[in-house]
Amino acid sequence: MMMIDTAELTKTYNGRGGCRGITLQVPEGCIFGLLGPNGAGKSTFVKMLAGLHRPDSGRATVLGQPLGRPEARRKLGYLPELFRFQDWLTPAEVLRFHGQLGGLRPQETRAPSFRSRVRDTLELVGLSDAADRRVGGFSKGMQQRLGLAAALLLDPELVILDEPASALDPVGRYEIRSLLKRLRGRGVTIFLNTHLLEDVEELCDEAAFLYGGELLASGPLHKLLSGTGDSESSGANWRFRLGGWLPETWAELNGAVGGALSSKLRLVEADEDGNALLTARVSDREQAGYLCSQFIRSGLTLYESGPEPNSLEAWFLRMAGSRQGGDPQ
Ligand SMILES: Nc1ncnc2c1ncn2[C@@H]1O[C@H](COP(=O)(O)OP(=O)(O)OP(=O)(O)O)[C@@H](O)[C@H]1O
Repeated sequence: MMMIDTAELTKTYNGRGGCRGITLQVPEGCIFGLLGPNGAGKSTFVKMLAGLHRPDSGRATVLGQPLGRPEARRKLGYLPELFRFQDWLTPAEVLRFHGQLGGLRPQETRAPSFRSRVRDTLELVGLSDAADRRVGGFSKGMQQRLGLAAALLLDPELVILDEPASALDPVGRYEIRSLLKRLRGRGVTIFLNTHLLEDVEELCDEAAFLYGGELLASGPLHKLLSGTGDSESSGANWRFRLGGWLPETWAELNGAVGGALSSKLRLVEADEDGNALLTARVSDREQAGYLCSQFIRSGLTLYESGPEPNSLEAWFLRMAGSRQGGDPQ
């Protein structure tokens, strides 16, 4: 089953901003990363999924139910981007309150089984030692952990996390990454809106890229990075290490390769010993092979040729650059 399934989902603010025509699917049991620069429309999209914004148009199901249904809401954990807990409460009191917001009756939240669930959840997010302190004295990172605890309290099948690690230090981020992997291991689906590309690279099975309110690409992360996903900026960056390089080689090579392909070639570095590193954005392996044959025909020695190591940051910049009219190289 698709845990999230949207078709042409649109929400603007008096016709401006927001996001438009978003069609994407999130399969069960995966960690899905929503990426895009500031103002891309990510939070607007997430708020529609969580039932906080009503779409202007389009369709969507979450956990197989149309948006906003209480049946789905009960199985959904949500960590909003901006939240603040009442300063005078302890974490256990905050979670009790969230249990009631999640549909439990007050007496149910006083039962020993609920108390032990609260203890387990606080332990899960690393807040056991702070269980009896007032939230008002918490650091931003501790508040974020408590927000995560509130999202996980009622054993959700789907967790939507809007910037869950933005206030955490490196240790905290490592711990939360481990926690998210454990949750996926238990079959929980996680939808992650984050600017932390290394988290996406390490955690996510699938991703989507929003820009200016539109969806530019979505699919399995490895396919997006290799340029074989549903992406406007398809192709792959290829790298060539060459020997026998002379100052005049660059001009000769451009003449030999010719046309559009020569404009995709970049000379990254060349040293006095004749070693050179070139990159090119190629459409497929055959095009990379053609370039190799041209290097050899030009009298160069080909030491190494292959796709550049995948880099989510390079992909992110390329996607944003392609839309800004910049060079998608
Ligand atoms: N309540 C609002 N009223 C008017 N415009 C809004 C509102 N919320 C968001 N917008 C606009 O909609 C666009 C998308 O904003 P949104 O917060 O969804 O983007 P985002 O990708 O989550 O950004 P960020 O990464 O900075 O959090 C922006 O142009 C923003 O100014």
